[in-house]
Amino acid sequence: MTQAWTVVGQGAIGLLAASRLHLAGYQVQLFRRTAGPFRYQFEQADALHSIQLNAAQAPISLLLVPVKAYAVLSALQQLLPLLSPDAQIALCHNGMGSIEQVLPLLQPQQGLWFVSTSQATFKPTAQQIRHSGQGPSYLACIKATAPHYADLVRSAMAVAFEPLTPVDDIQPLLWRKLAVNSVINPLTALHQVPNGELAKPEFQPQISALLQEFIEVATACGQKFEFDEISTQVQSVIHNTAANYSSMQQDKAHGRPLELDAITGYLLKRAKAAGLTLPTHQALYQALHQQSL
Ligand SMILES: NC(=O)C1=CN([C@@H]2O[C@H](COP(=O)(O)OP(=O)(O)OC[C@H]3O[C@@H](n4cnc5c(N)ncnc54)[C@H](OP(=O)(O)O)[C@@H]3O)[C@@H](O)[C@H]2O)C=CC1
Ligand SMILES: CC(C)(CO)C(=O)C(=O)O
Repeated sequence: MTQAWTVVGQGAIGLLAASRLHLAGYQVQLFRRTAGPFRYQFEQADALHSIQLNAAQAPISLLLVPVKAYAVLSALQQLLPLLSPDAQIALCHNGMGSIEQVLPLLQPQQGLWFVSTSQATFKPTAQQIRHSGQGPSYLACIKATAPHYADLVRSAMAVAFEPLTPVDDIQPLLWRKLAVNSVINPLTALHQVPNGELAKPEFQPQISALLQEFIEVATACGQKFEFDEISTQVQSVIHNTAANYSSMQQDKAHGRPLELDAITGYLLKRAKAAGLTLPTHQALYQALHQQSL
């Protein structure tokens, strides 16, 4: 445990991971937009911890990038000159498309990993982070390098995102999460409602159409889903998170950029490449774009 983990930003998921690593004895540093150490309170399972993490110093050999999908590429471009030639980089975000953007930027000995998480975490204030709901996380190696690094990354990510399951292929899990996010996030953002509102009868035809179109494009991309099974999963997330506001609803309410291009936009892009049209996703994408003009 001599090498430090560098975590990008001071966001909810990044500080959850950084705090858990720090409390487990790992060296952790933050790559933030502002210089100097960062002090904050971390609340988990009714325990409150005061934590201070130092600013990142190069060379960086273990990097976690838990930023919004639209911020991954620019963060990586800033960090590339600071990375060691055999650095291990773990991406963690909702939506898809970043792996294809990042892979060509890496040196031969640099490794790439992806963490898909359903942990729920939020920041009541800028200096407070609260773990608010347990959910599964999955880790996959996208570009492998030296085996000793694989052990380092797997054991650290198991601490940071516990409970975490290592998987060989992250794609089916990312597509499955995309199905959920491409229904709940844009609809709740457009209508500015909590997730549970989508259980109302008036949303059901649109949800069914979104899922049918999702299955068409997923199938064209080699990912098989049954309508009844994926529909049951989406309805159970709506039910289980009924009182929550989705991340896209909250981003819209606060005037922040949306992860729309990595969710609905990604589906539209893959559909276009496969010669398909997705009229229901397209209409939702346009409606959200128009609202933010
Ligand atoms: N929060 C949650 O409970 C969950 C979130 N997710 C997903 O995880 C990802 C991260 O979410 P979350 O933690 O909520 O996001 P946040 O936006 O809260 O955190 C991202 C942080 O990274 C910072 N950042 C981005 N780019 C840079 C950069 N180039 N240099 C320095 N700092 C940078 C941001 O700073 P700034 O604000 O200044 O841009 C912000 O502090 C998203 O894809 C989200 O959908 C998944 C499951 C649950
Ligand atoms: C599962 C869901 C929709 C929960 O709100 C989510 O992942 C999000 O808000 O981004």
